Amino acid sequence: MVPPLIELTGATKRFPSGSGSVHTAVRDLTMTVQPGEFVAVVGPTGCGKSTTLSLVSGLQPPSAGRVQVNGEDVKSIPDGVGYMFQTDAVMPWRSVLENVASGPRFRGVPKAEARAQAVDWIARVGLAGFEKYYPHQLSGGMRKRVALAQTLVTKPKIMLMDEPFSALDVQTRALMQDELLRLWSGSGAAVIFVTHDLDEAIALADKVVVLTSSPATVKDVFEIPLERPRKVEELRLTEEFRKLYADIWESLRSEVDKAREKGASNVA
Ligand SMILES: Nc1ncnc2c1ncn2[C@@H]1O[C@H](COP(=O)(O)OP(=O)(O)OP(=O)(O)O)[C@@H](O)[C@H]1O
Repeated sequence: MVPPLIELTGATKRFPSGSGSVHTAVRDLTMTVQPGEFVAVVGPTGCGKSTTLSLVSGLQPPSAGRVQVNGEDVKSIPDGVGYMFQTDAVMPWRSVLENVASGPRFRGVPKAEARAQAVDWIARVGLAGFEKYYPHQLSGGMRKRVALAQTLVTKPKIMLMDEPFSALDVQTRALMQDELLRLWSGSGAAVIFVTHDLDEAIALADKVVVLTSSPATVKDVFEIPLERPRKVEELRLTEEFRKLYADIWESLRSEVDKAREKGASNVA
């Protein structure tokens, strides 16, 4: 069996809270991601999804347990990791071309080569002709395409995606989900994709990890045996999809209810 590319074993993350006490954001979390696997992580609001990603990215060290990438403990940002967040990491003062070329440039690729790679990826995400545009001249969906090109141009082995499409309207979002699947399918990259949206998780992933309400730990892991290539909007209408949705929602719903109850008692 292929060893996992990413492995969290009993990972726990505690933060000092304002009152001098300690807040546990992630508790005893164990999960694996294989090379090239697309894993979606769902859980109630505020349960610890982003914190889980920050453990894998090396932005936060675990307070207990183990986080490994490529069989080694994560001590700093591992090589070959690309990120995409809800808010764009697109630099407003740089053109599309400069934005996409900046990753390779930062990694020491000579200027002409970095620009050639950027031109290639700008075309692959469907933005050929927009190289000289600035982010404010683009729609939200186009900016997401720039962000995708920015991430993919560095040929990451791991893509960490934190609700990257949640700010988009429904139609643009479906388009971007298809685009992501198309581009990912040739990349061989492993993906951890955090989302609130169970539809999105099932449509994209090989495996959906359901986290508990705060502090997050793994409640269930569901395999998604839907064929690829997938067209997300057509897929959603299939019986197989609805059945998976019903099963996973059954697991997620009680955690969402618990989170709501806790939220209500915090407000009360
Ligand atoms: N750097 C930090 N310092 C202190 N507390 C933090 C820090 N980062 C996260 N937390 C706390 O950890 C908990 C989990 O936060 P996290 O952002 O991981 O949840 P989430 O599931 O991604 O949230 P959402 O669903 O709103 O995106 C929250 O209570 C949050 O306030």
